Amino acid sequence: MPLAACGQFCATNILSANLISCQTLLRKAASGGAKALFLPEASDYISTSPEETLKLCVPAVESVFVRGLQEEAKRLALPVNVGIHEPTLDGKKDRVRNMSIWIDERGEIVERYQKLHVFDVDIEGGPKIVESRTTEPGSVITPPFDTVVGKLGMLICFDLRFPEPSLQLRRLGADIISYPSAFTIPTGQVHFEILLRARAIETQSYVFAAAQIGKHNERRSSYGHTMIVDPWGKVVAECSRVKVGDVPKPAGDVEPEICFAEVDASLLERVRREVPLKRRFDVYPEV
Ligand SMILES: O=C(O)CNC(=O)[C@H](CS)NC(=O)CCC(=O)C(=O)O
Repeated sequence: MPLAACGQFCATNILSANLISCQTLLRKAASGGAKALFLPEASDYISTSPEETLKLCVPAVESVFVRGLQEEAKRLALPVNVGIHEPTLDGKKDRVRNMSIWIDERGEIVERYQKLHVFDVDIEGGPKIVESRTTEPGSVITPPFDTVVGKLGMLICFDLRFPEPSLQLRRLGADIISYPSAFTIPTGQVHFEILLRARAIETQSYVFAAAQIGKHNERRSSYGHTMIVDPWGKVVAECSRVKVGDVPKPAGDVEPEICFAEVDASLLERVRREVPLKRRFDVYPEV
């Protein structure tokens, strides 16, 4: 059974420092025997303002972060799924693409997914975040593809709240769905685990959610609670989280963390055989 790893850390607006945290996680994953590593959303940087989000965004080939990660993946022959920012394809510099990419064991970027749902919220006593100011929503689902740990479908963070794309990925053959994330603390504390387990149970698939944790800057903190959920809905691996009443640690005090789980093809087969989910598209619309 292949072993997979999910990493957790606290990104800031310093790409080279974020790279060092991720390189540490790659080495920990490889030395722990993982065949692939999953890293959080926006691992390249978390900015302090919308202007800075645009300013820090460069093509992957020019990104200190992405290139450094590709080199380390190649050196360790360890495939990596990671969330990054990329410029839009229209060449305008007014918005970015929030991406999840797959770097293979040769260090090549071979798959890409652009986040479909942008996070525009205004929560009482909590954050007001308008992702659409800086981020162009994607318009396609990337079909699941073969990896050393199983057939992988990619979504990102807030996409987790929408069951439709995960069901579509399952229908297209996914065995694993990954949600690189940077959930806010108030929403994460109440929603993150439930949503991840629901997606795993209803798709009867593994769910990998590598998440950011801690205080990125004065305006932004993340909940953490990186986890791997099996197709029965059980949390089989997890990292730390910001509990109710906790003060999030500043980035400099957050130790990168990692968790591991085996991907059991026989469990996928058994859950799907024992509990067949025959849909009633004669009664409700097919999604
Ligand atoms: O800002 C960046 O650079 C990267 N993007 C993110 O961190 C995004 C948009 S702000 N965060 C989420 O989607 C959190 C979702 C969430 O917390 C929820 O659904 O409750």
